[in-house]
Amino acid sequence: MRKHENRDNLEVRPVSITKLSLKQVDSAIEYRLGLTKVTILVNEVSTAGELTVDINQWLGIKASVNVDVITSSLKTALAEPLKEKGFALQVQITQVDGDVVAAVINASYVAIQNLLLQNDGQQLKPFSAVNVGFIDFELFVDLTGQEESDADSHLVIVQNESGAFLQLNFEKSNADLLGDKLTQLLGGAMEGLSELMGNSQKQTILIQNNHIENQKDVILIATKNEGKATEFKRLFNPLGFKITTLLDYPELPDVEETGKTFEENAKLKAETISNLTKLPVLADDSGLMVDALGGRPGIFSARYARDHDDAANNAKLLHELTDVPKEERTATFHTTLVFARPGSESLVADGEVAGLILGIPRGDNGFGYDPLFYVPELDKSMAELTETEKNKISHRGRATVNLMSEFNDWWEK
Ligand SMILES: O=c1nc[nH]c2c1ncn2[C@H]1C[C@H](O)[C@@H](COP(=O)(O)OP(=O)(O)OP(=O)(O)O)O1
Ligand SMILES: [Mg+2]
Repeated sequence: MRKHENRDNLEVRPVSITKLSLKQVDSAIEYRLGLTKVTILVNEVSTAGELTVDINQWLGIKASVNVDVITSSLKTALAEPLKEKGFALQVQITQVDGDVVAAVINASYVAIQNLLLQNDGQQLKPFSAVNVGFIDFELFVDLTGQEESDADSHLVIVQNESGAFLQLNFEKSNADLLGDKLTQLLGGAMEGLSELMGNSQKQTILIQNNHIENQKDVILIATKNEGKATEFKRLFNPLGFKITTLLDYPELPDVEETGKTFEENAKLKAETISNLTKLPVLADDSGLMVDALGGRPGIFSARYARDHDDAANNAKLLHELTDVPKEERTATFHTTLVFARPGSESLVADGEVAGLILGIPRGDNGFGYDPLFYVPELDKSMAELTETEKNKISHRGRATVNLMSEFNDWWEK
């Protein structure tokens, strides 16, 4: 499979939008926004109208779009009476190549979602379009208009996040697209589409949104773990920082923890989210290292028995240590923190706490392995400590102190 050669570059090509009007239509892309039916219709007009706009149009899969005009039209569209009936966003372009059609569709999604975020924060199910085809029996994803004219067959595919196809525009020239060829084409398209939905569009939405302003005293913590979030709030609020987490940004993608160390994983989380949001971002990668298990589960602590299933993970731990005597049940909780911000080298800090793995769980506080982690100096399990007590001695609390000791120098750099 070939991809468009310039797909990694932002290619700017002016596209005239001659007119943006709103009216009821029956076809093109349809989806529901609550009770509202939305249709995006892209069609060709022969003459340029009074409203001409340049779109920073993406031909490559990674690029941005300028959707101001679509957005201002939508503002009218979302006004009450129309909202009841549903509305169509009609974008008329002077040149209907597949790449332009795909770009307009993608831009429309961004525009609509932006507007909703600025209004009531409603989330729209993402959808994306991509232009795919065969040139001399070779599959091309993200065909340009030029490539398209050399193509034996091509089509614009629109898919939503759950995989439903919203549009497959077969034309006469595509009559030969059957069987294997069609399967291959859909496979190629889906790769491009998931990149668009997972990254490019979300990134565009975030960057264009006002709520991602660079606020110096807000720290975004790249975690979806509520237990960690509560601890970080208590740790950072007294220092004058407001804490937000990924739970406040449901539109951000999940970052896969593919690293081999706590540091690699924490960097992945912090730097990916910082690049996307342009905000300072702190990430925590942590885990439990049990000596009798050769340091396991370690970086795999969250997916030891079953992914993010604390009860199953604790049960597996107890099971694996069934015959291990008390004095050999030593363990360490570890946290690596990484603070990332655009344009600087990330700041890294570690923290650890030593303890013993209990034979039966104790206490209801905290999260994860806390009920099984006994802290000898306090003669309590982690889950028997209050939040403040835990933060004083925990791996996370210690890592935070280590981080803050270097934070000011790093921040002023
Ligand atoms: O203070 C703690 N008390 C008890 N258990 C803990 C603690 N700190 C980490 N742990 C456990 C929970 C999870 O099984 C794993 C962390 O995995 P880790 O990938 O860093 O966090 P996560 O996936 O829950 O959230 P996220 O990656 O979104 O920050 O170690
Ligand atoms: Mg994780």
